[in-house]
Amino acid sequence: MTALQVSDLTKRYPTGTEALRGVSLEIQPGEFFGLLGPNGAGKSTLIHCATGLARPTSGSIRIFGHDAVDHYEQARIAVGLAPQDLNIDWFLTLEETLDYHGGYFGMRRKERKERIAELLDAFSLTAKRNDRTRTLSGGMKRRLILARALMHRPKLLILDEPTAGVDVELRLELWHYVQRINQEGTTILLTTHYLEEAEQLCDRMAFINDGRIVAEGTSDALAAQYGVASLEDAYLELVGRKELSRGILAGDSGEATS
Ligand SMILES: Nc1ncnc2c1ncn2[C@@H]1O[C@H](COP(=O)(O)OP(=O)(O)OP(=O)(O)O)[C@@H](O)[C@H]1O
Repeated sequence: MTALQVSDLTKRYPTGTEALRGVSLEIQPGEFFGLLGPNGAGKSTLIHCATGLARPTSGSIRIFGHDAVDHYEQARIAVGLAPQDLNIDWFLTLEETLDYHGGYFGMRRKERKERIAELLDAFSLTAKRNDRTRTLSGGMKRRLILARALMHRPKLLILDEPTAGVDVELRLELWHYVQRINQEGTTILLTTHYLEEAEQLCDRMAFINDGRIVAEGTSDALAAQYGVASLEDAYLELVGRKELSRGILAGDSGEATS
C-alpha cells in the first residue's frame, strides 16, 4: 500500500493564487522522500492539504489508503507533523506537552506514560521532563517538536524545514535522529531548502516549482534529467542562479554552496 498518494491536486486560495496546479506524487512505505522548491513553490500548501490544515480545491490525497480529504480521521492518525514554526505551548512542561498530544490522538493514560518515557529518553530530554517548554534551548525545542510528532506512533512523519535557522551542530544532530526514525520503519516526507540535507537523507526527491512537480527521482536521476553533474546544478537549472546569489541555498552558519 502506498504511504502517501497525491493525485492531480489543485489548491486555489480565496485570493485567487493557484498554489498547486495538478500535483501528483507517490511515496512508498519506508521511503525518505524530499520535496524541494523555492519560496512560494507550494510545499507548505501541499503539507497543509495532507494534514487537514487546508482543503484542496480538487484532486485526492490518500495516506496509507485512507482518504485524507473528505474522511480525515484515519488519515490524520497515520500522520505526524513537525512544523517549521515552534508551535509549542510555553506554559506546559515537556511531559504535559507530549501527554496532551497523545490524549488528542486517543491514547490511553498508561500507553501515554510509557510512550512519553520512551521518547524523552530517545531525544535526550528526560532530565528536562518537568521543566516548562519556554526554558528549553533552541535545540531542545526542535527535539521536542520531533518527539511530539512521533508521540502517537504515526506511520508517516512530515518534516517541514526541520533545520531552518539552526546551526550546523544541531542540524547534524537532527539528521541523526530522523535517520534513525526512518531506519526504524517510519516513512518520511521532508521539505527543505538545503540541498546537502536532501542528498544526505533522502532516497528520492521531487522538485516543485510554481505549484507543479517538475522533476522526480534520486539525486543522480535528477542531475541526469537536467543534463548536469550534481543535484545542486539541477536545482539551479530549476530556480535560476539568482536565488543562489541571494543566499537561499547557503546555510545560516554562512557555509556557501558554490
Ligand atoms: N493562506 C493563503 N492565502 C493566500 N495565498 C497563500 C496562502 N498560503 C500560501 N499562499 C500562496 O500560495 C503560494 C504557495 O505558497 P506556499 O507557502 O505553499 O509555498 P512554499 O513552497 O511553502 O514556500 P516557502 O518555501 O516560502 O515556505 C504562494 O504564492 C503563497 O503566497
